Amino acid sequence: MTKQANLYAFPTIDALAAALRAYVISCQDAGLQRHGVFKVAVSGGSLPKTLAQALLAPPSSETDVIKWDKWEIFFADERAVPLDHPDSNYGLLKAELLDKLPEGVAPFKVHTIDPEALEDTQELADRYEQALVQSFASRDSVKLPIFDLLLLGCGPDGHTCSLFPGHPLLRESDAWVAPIEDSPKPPPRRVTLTLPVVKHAVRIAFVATGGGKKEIMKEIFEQGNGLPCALVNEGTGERCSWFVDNAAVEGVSYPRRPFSL
Ligand SMILES: O=C(O)[C@H](O)[C@@H](O)[C@H](O)[C@H](O)COP(=O)(O)O
Repeated sequence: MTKQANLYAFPTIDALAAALRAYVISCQDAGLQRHGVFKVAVSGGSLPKTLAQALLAPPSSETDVIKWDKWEIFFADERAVPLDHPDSNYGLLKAELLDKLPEGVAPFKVHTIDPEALEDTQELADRYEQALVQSFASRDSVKLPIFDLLLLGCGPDGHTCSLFPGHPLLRESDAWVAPIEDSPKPPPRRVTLTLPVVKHAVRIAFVATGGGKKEIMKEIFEQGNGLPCALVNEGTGERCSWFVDNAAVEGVSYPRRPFSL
């Protein structure tokens, strides 16, 4: 039987953040061993805040080290707005995390969307895909980019990235990055990594907290129902880990695992 996604549930966000930090560092160290860099993509929503809590914490040991100069940060999805707009996922990550890094510390590269192409979401997606091509080698030589880690959120309807339930974009099998003009969650115009790219990552971590998530968590883990989050679970098995608080999985019958690396 294929191994299933790991569900790690914590009593508090503090406990979740500590485990998330250890997990991200282990993905970083594996990425550095593999190819000398750490390529990670992050979502918007509540994720940047929890991630910042995890990553800005003081190190607890000599191996608990974030090597920012080796990080290449991408966006799992981004809204078609200027980088300084309140809806920008880059802007959110910057405000929550990047601006709070100690002086002199910075990721090697943060890949934002190209603000010159905001008027045309297809062009915006194509340019972001080109940025991936440049980082992950030529589109002809690699079928799909392999991120070391994707850090994703889960919407109350079961969406992840900007991949929404029942949307035709879920069937995209060629593009690495796709535009969406009719996102049910505002703002409507966005770009997103496609499902094949999400499923191809070395590791995928979802972060979902709060009682508002428990109904959708039940559906994702008990029925699946073709929800985007469930498609990621089913397509990635044990490469996929969920970091949740107890409130988000109250009443969900799916085995929790004690967190370990
Ligand atoms: O830009 C976005 O809209 C996000 O990337 C989106 O996919 C988000 O991660 C989920 O909607 C969960 O958001 P919450 O964590 O705020 O529930």
